[in-house]
Amino acid sequence: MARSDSEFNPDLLLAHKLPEVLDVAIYALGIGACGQDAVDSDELKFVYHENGQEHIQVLPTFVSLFSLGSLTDGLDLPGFKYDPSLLLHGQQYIEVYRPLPSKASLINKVSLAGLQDKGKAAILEIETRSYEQGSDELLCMNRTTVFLRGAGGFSNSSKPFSYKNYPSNQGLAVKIPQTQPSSALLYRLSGDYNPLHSDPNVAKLAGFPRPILHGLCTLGFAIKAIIKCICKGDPSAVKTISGRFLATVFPGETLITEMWLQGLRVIYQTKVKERNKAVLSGYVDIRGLSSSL
Ligand SMILES: CCCCCCCCCCCCC/C=C/C(=O)SCCNC(=O)CCNC(=O)[C@H](O)C(C)(C)COP(=O)(O)OP(=O)(O)OC[C@H]1O[C@@H](n2cnc3c(N)ncnc32)[C@H](O)[C@@H]1OP(=O)(O)O
Repeated sequence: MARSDSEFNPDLLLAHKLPEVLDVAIYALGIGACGQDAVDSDELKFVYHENGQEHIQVLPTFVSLFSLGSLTDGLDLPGFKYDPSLLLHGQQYIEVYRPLPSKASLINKVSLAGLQDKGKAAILEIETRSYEQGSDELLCMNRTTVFLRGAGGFSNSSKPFSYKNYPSNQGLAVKIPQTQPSSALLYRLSGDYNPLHSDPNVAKLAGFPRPILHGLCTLGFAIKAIIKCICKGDPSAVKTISGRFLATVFPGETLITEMWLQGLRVIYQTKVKERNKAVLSGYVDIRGLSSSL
């Protein structure tokens, strides 16, 4: 794809509105919680205050929404020009350090964790460290990789530019989680209003036949399946999540997540059933396999 020299599109930029308050129940519905069964005993706790349960429980992938706050500011990075309509979410890495509160005000500290020139694309990695307001204890960390098609080829020497400030090692058939044709329209209410996921014309400009599903929505479906099948429904068992988006998903497609337990690491792969295509792969580190797991 040819490198685009177009300036930023103010309409697209302004479309990236972020709500000040993120809602854990709207998020859970957006990744299909109770989507097949409104009284699913494993999932109701994520969308509703059950009898005897003091608070709604928080899915670990909810913290991926904290990285979106960087998007509006990140689009205006000095020394970096690219076509935002060609941006794709490449990977997501999440570490959860403490139990997630069902209500909190957060402070996010954002930094650049990596930049690589892949010739046809540039890869940018943004790290977001989140703290509860008034606390200096880290709650969670997100490392978001964005794949900027057409923005590579900026290296001066013969060796492609490559910078990373973190170690490189971070990088079973189950019940079928199914997305709905409206999944992206519901998921966007959790704060990612990029029209690539809702507007057929914007999707065509970006090279897709129709709007595509948010990568973090696919990730949410996959990790929810792992929590259900391996963690016996306990979201706090999840310590680390890593995922690479291999191919695009269209809302309404059926996601099948296969998983393999290796010690305390769950290796997983998510496929679109209709096209038999792998769309996401990665691993989840869990805290332990105690009797409650
Ligand atoms: C300035 C910006 C600031 C941003 C601030 C960040 C804030 C947070 C932003 C969060 C993102 C919000 C926007 C969300 C958008 C979406 O959700 S888009 C939907 C989800 N994503 C997808 O659907 C992408 C699916 N994947 C693909 O379509 C393809 O994998 C690809 C990404 C287009 C790459 O395929 P291809 O061009 O064929 O690459 P290859 O030839 O295989 O590999 C080239 C090199 O790139 C490396 N690579 C490949 N895939 C990825 C990947 N997913 N992530 C990271 N790196 C990838 C690959 O290893 C190759 O490298 P080398 O091996 O070194 O050559």
